[in-house]
Amino acid sequence: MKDLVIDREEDPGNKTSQRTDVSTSRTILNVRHLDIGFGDKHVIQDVNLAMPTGSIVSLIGPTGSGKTTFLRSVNRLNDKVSGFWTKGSINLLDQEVLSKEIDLLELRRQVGMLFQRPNPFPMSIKDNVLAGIKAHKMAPRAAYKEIVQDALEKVGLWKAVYDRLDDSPFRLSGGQQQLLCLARSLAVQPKVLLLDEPTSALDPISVEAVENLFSKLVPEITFIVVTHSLAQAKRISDYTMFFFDGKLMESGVTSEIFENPQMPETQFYISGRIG
Ligand SMILES: Nc1ncnc2c1ncn2[C@@H]1O[C@H](COP(=O)(O)OP(=O)(O)OP(=O)(O)O)[C@@H](O)[C@H]1O
Repeated sequence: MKDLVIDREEDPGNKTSQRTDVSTSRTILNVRHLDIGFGDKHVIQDVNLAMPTGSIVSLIGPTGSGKTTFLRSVNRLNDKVSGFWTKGSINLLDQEVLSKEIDLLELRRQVGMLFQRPNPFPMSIKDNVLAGIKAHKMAPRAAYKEIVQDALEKVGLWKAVYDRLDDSPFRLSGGQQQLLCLARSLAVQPKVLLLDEPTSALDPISVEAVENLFSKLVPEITFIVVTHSLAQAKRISDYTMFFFDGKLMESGVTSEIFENPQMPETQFYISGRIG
């Protein structure tokens, strides 16, 4: 099998293994020597990775290994957390995310985020979908109706809500609320969606609906998904990155990570012995 090493030259001790193939595909996210901490706590250590455009990438690893901290750094959601500091580089869509000059509003339009628990805004279903469009002044009022329908159709929610667009979203089921949040993210045409355990609060049917949607939206959107479900990582992702104790321990094509893990920590984790 072709060796897909991108980083071993930077890790002569070979304590980690990165096999994500970036030689044949365009990279959307390039992270170099990333360190993150909160005060004295060093949470992410020297992470180097590259993610190919138009793929689904799962971030897996034991609790506390730094997956969420890493994910939130990609659209600068940690900025306001007390004691937060960072070093290194996160290059996304050819811009330096960690630069002081970056336009955070625009960054967050390009890089949407979906959380574990659906978080509809306290406004109507319709206004939820339009929230980003209005904030970014992306379309004239005359286009709103079409945008709402389009986004809700994309996530398969239109038929369920077309006659109650002015109602509160909080009467929708949990799965429907998550789909609504996805529709809100999609309306502003993001290039990347960051997903932090997006289906862990959903029933199996909703999980399937959301996962199917990810597959449909790729390759226009690149998905970076933190998941505790190894079955989900296997099912949906092209690439898998294994975090352990703040380090990116191993990464590569999903089938290779699961079938032929190189690092003992990865072997332990995927066989259910750490976690
Ligand atoms: N605001 C904070 N202040 C101090 N430490 C923090 C803060 N946020 C996270 N941490 C610490 O950073 C480490 C990584 O946490 P993080 O939530 O990124 O891990 P995770 O892999 O996503 O875990 P889980 O799978 O449980 O969600 C943990 O030790 C956590 O306690």
